[in-house]
Amino acid sequence: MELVILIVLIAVALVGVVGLVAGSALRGRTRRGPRGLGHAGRRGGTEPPGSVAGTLGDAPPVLPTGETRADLSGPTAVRAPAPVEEAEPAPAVPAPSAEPSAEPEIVSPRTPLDVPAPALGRMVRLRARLARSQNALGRGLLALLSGDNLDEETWEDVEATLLVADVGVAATTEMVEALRERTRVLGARTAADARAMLRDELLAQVGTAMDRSLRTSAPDRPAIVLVVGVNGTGKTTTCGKIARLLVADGRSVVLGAADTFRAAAADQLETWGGRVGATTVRGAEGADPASVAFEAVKRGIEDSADTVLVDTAGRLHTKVGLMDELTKIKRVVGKQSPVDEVLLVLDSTTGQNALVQARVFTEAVDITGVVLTKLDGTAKGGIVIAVQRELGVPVKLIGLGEGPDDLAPFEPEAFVDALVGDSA
Ligand SMILES: Nc1nc2c(ncn2[C@@H]2O[C@H](COP(=O)(O)OP(=O)(O)OP(=O)(O)O)[C@@H](O)[C@H]2O)c(=O)[nH]1
Repeated sequence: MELVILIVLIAVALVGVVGLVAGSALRGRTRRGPRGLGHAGRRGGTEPPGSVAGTLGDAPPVLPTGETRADLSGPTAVRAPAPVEEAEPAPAVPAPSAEPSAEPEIVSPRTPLDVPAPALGRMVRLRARLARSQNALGRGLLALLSGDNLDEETWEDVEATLLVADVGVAATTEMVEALRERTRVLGARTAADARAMLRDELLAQVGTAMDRSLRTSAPDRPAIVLVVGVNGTGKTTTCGKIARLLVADGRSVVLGAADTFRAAAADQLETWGGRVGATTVRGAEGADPASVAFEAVKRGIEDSADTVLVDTAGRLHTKVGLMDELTKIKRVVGKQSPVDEVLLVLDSTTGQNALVQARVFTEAVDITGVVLTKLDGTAKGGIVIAVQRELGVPVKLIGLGEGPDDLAPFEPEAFVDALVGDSA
């Protein structure tokens, strides 16, 4: 009897052990099952088993609420995160690539680069625009000079027309005297005579002998061009337009955004550069303009660029401040390379104000050329004559609009023809 009881007890114990083992095996299978599904679900079930993405998939799936399944599955499931989980949180959105990338960010290329029209091709269009905007001066003078009766009153009107066009007092006096003398000698005048006479005198004042070429190339190094001027005159725009002209001519350009006073100026310059493929060197807002200029020149030398164009701030806070800033830029740049060209940008619509600015800037830095912007919006083309007299440096470029190619080399004959109209 005792033997029977012993056998029954052993049998019960065996059944219990077998039951425990089987139960534990079953629990283990069900726990692994959902993890695999969750992973496959996150990745869309596309990864082959054993792929790199498959190992990353050990992270708990992310729910739309931002919670993970592990968060919801009770204390036991959360507290032992897999090492990969800590290193790399699971993406909420399926990654497009199975491979986690350690490569630097690749910025996709901009829209295709602009290919600006060569300078020559655009001159005809710009001349027409110049002629339109300057007609008040030319037509007014021609009407007066080709009239039958050139009396004192008419001469006063000629004088007033020249002054209103910002030719300046000294140049106006000279011109009126010369015109009076010629009409006295010539006697009878036709409209064609008047035009020819006016053309000659204007051309004499504008000057045909000055070297108006831009110094944008230098042997064995990049040419360095500083662009200075008061804010709002069109400095940054002019830098961009010059870059386009140069690129159209097959040159490589580096732009230096040394106008660190206004962050948008650097953005603006970068946009201009980006469109034609010129590199832009910029600093943080408020950075030292001289250091940005230095870096731009350094980059230009490293890249064997043809030209480095440096846009400066030129706030007229104080004359001393302006001088300090510009002389520092020139000095710092000069440690690496001579400065080949210093272009002063003046807004032709500001008339006498432009002359005041011109004076201040010439005291701060040696200007080698003038860019007169916004000649499209004014009949005050006489400022060309006044500025050249004031500074003794040539106008080299003129701005004739806001468009990217609305900058033209200044050609005295074309300019005067636009003023007086074609003789044909
Ligand atoms: N009509 C016309 N507008 C121009 C011309 N050149 C520049 N502008 C405009 O003048 C405005 C000022 O130009 P910017 O190049 O920003 O002037 P800036 O001197 O660099 O000014 P800051 O960056 O503030 O120092 C812009 O709206 C230009 O589009 C031009 O020849 N004709």
